[in-house]
Amino acid sequence: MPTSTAHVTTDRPEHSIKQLISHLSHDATTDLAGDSRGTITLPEGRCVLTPAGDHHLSMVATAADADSLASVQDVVTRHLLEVAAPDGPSVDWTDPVAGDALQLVDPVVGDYLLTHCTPADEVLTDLAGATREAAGGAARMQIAQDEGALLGMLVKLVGARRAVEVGVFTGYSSTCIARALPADGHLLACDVSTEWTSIAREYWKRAGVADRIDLRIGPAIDTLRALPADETFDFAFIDADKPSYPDYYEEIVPRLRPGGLVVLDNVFQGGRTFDPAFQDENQVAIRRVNEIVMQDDRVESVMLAVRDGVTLARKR
Ligand SMILES: C[S@@+](CC[C@H](N)C(=O)[O-])C[C@H]1O[C@@H](n2cnc3c(N)ncnc32)[C@H](O)[C@@H]1O
Repeated sequence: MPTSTAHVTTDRPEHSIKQLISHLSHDATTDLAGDSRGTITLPEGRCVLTPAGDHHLSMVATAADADSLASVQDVVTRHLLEVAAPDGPSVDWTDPVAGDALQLVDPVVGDYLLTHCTPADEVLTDLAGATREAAGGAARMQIAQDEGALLGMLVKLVGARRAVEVGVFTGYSSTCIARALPADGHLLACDVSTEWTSIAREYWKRAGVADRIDLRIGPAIDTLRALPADETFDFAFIDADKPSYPDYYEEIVPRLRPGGLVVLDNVFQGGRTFDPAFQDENQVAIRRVNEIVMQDDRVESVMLAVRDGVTLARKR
C-alpha cells in the first residue's frame, strides 16, 4: 500500500515547498530542484512536492508498507502545517494505492490513442492474431499497435539505416522497425527462442523485410559482446529480459552514432517501478537502468507514458 497523493491549496506553492524543504532539512534528506520540485527522503519513505499552477501544490508519498506511508504522510503534513499561514491548508491524502494497481493510462485515453494512430495493416493485424493463438497469455509480451507506430516513426525521424533489437518474440516490433528502414537498411534481431522467432520469420517474409533482418539466436548479451568493435547502430530497441537491461544499455550506447536513439520498453513495470514494496529482480534492474539513463551524460533522455512506459535516450 505504498503510494498516496495530496493536492494542497496554497497561495504561493513554490514558496511553501521551499519553506518546507528548509524546515525539514535537519530531520530528513531534502532536495530542491531548479523547477521548485522538492524531495523529502525519510527512513520510512519519500515525498515529492511539485507546484501545480499558481495556487496548488501536489504531493506524492511512497513507502514500502502502509505503516511507513502513514508515517511519511504524518511528518510531511505536520511540518507543512507548521510552516503554513495560521489559516493553513487542509491536507487530504488519497487512500494508499499499490504500484501494480495504478492506472498508468486511463482506458478511455488508451482506446482513443489506439484508434487515432495509423491503423495496423493486414500483416500486423494477422501477426497479432497469430501470436494470440500461438502464445495465449504470453501474447501480452507483444508491443501494441500504437507503440509499433511510434517505433516506426522514430526510426524514420532518426534516419536510421542500422538498427538492433533485443527481444524479438513473434516479430511485431521488429517488423515495424525493419519496414521503417530504407531498402538497404539492416536490423540485427536478438532472441533466445527459435519457437517464437519462427513466427517472426514468417511475418518478416510477408512484410517484405526478411532480407534486412539478421536474426541471432542466443543470449543477447553474448551476441552484442561478440560484435566487431566497429559495428555501430543508429537505432536500438530493448525489450527482453529485464534484469539484463543495464547490461544491454551499456553495450549499446557506445555503439550508437551521435544522434542515434536507444528505446527501452516496460520502464514502468505495470506501476511496480514507482512502488518500493516491489523488489524483485525485474523491478530492481529497471529502477537501476532508469537511474543510469537519467544520469548518463552521453545521452539526453525522456520517459514517455506510452503503454508500460518507454524511455528514449538520444546519443549526444
Ligand atoms: C517482451 S518479448 C519481446 C516482444 C517483442 N518486442 C514484440 O514486439 O513482440 C521478450 C523477448 O525476449 C526474449 N528474451 C528473453 N531473454 C533473452 C535473452 N537473454 N536474450 C535474448 N532474448 C531474450 C524472449 O524470448 C522474448 O521473445
